[in-house]
Amino acid sequence: MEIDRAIGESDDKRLKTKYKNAVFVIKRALSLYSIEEVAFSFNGGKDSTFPVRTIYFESPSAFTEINAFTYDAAQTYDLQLDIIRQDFKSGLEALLKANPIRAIFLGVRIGDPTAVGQEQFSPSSPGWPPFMRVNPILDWSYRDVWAFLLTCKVKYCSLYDQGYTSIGSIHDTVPNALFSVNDTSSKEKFKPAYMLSDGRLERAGRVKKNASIKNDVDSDDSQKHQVLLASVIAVGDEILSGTVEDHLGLYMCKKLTSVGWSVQQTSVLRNDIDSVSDEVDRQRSICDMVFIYGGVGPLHSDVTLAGVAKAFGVRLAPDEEFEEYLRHLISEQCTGDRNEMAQLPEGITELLHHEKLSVPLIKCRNVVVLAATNTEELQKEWECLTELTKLGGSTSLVELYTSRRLMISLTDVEVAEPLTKLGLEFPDIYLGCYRKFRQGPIIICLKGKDNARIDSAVQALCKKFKEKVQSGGGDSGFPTKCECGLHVVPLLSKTQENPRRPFYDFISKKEGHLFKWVEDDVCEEVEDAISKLESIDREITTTKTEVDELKTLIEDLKEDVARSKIEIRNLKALMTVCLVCVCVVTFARKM
Ligand SMILES: Cc1cc2nc3c(=O)[nH]c(=O)nc-3n(C[C@H](O)[C@H](O)[C@H](O)COP(=O)(O)O)c2cc1C
Ligand SMILES: Nc1ncnc2c1ncn2[C@@H]1O[C@H](COP(=O)(O)OP(=O)(O)OP(=O)(O)O)[C@@H](O)[C@H]1O
Repeated sequence: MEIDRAIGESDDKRLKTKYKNAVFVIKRALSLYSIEEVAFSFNGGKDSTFPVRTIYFESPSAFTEINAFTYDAAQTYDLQLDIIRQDFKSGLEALLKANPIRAIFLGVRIGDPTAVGQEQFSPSSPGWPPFMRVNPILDWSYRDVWAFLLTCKVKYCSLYDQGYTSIGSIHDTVPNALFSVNDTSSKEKFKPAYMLSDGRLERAGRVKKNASIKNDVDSDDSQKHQVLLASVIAVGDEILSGTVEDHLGLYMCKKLTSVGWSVQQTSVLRNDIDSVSDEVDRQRSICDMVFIYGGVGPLHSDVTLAGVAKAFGVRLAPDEEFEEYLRHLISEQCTGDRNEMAQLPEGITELLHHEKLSVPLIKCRNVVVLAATNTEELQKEWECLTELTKLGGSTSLVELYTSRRLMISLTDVEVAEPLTKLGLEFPDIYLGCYRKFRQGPIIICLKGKDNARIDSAVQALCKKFKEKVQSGGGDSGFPTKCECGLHVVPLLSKTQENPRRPFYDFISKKEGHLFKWVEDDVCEEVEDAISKLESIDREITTTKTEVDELKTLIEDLKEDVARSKIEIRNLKALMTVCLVCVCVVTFARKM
């Protein structure tokens, strides 16, 4: 009743709603099960500091403070505490055999790793003894829990005042380093857990795995993959109706190819959950990575995340960490109580943080959801993604492609058979052919991961077609020749719309042949240079990290040497003392 009063007197509207919902779930459970049929699973953690009758699984690796708090709480609230010293499953089996328990209350919250797939009432999992898991605070956030504990003045374990924000076992939990307070005394001090305003940092004191694309592909660094497959999916009715042109797909294909990945498919889908889920489900099983963009946001048509969740068979659940980012970004518009944009596929989402991004990238297993709406934004996301993962750069998991382009001035019929034979001789080399215009030469692109093999294939091709082969055919940067083989020169435009604007063309200005504004070439050259610089930059960063690691190693070794020197000195002193003793004893005996 004290709790009821405290909540009633509080003006925290959000807490009132959360509390009302939790009470509703508890009342509903108590109307379905008698008091003898329910138990409360209490681990001394902040989420289960909610006094009812209790079971506690005491583990040898539990903090003594947690044990002490649990026993104290049981005494204070006069609870019948069943201490179980078995693992959860066997303990529950024994408990249910000996008691008529049919429902167990838990302090599980959405976002806890164990909340995946759970609702407020969830039957125990297959293979577990049968009972109903009742989760009254499933929709509470980290802050809601602390608002409740502080408003209602409920006692909590002392560890939460010593910098622990989430408590596992003694082996995997340390105080949250972000809570360390500078102090002149030698003992490190920490702020209390309730001061953590970012729920996303709750588990910073727990040992956790690092996020990376690498985990989804292979964890063996030493082995570079020959080919990794990617699929690129765009979601947007506007692309399909031709209202909007999709530049992002092209950008992704270029970038993925540039880091050695092979793009298997690009697709454009309607803003429809089932279309997205079907395609993501298909592509994620065929490809190493799937990249999806469009349809991300709070609008009715933004169904991409729901589609991804459906493809993995999970629900969308509020993600506290993501909500925190959105709160910073759109705090005014965000009600705080409900934020549809903060709903992410539960249990499979990893947030990839980068200081250059205002919100982290969303990665659901091998599906990366990109929020970019134009190439500029996409470029930023791509750069961050490659920095954060082993997708590209010097840490790339794949060998990069090398390609060569040749032009052959022959008809398709003349080229067809020899090219087919060449393909059979070089099955490891990709042979692509296209024409820029019907009368022009065929451009042949040879792409592979082994330079020497490409050289051999080019030689074989030159031997087959002799003087009909010319190198070039690239359409990026400053052109020297048109694809018809003739030279082009820079000229100045004399038209009214483009006075004195430089361009490349034939002197004879033939129709249908190469025409390019010089500024476009400059742009392409600069873009090429930027991507080269970026890759150099990435390599420098990696090298710097390696140098730093080596410096630390040297420092450690120096400390070891200093320690060893002291030990040797001590040993020498000890030996001297021993020697003196031996001399004294010998001398004494002789006397
Ligand atoms: C009362 C109770 C009931 C549980 N029921 C289930 C269950 O039905 N299915 C399941 O996979 N795990 C169940 N668990 C195990 C939890 O999901 C989880 O593994 C456990 O709380 C340890 O969490 P931690 O790894 O965060 O410490 C149950 C645990 C408790 C205490
Ligand atoms: N050893 C245990 N004995 C009894 N119940 C447990 C135990 N471990 C977990 N539970 C139940 O599972 C819920 C979720 O556990 P979790 O590990 O997330 O702890 P918590 O209460 O959220 O505390 P914190 O996150 O601060 O460690 C608990 O609230 C409790 O109901």
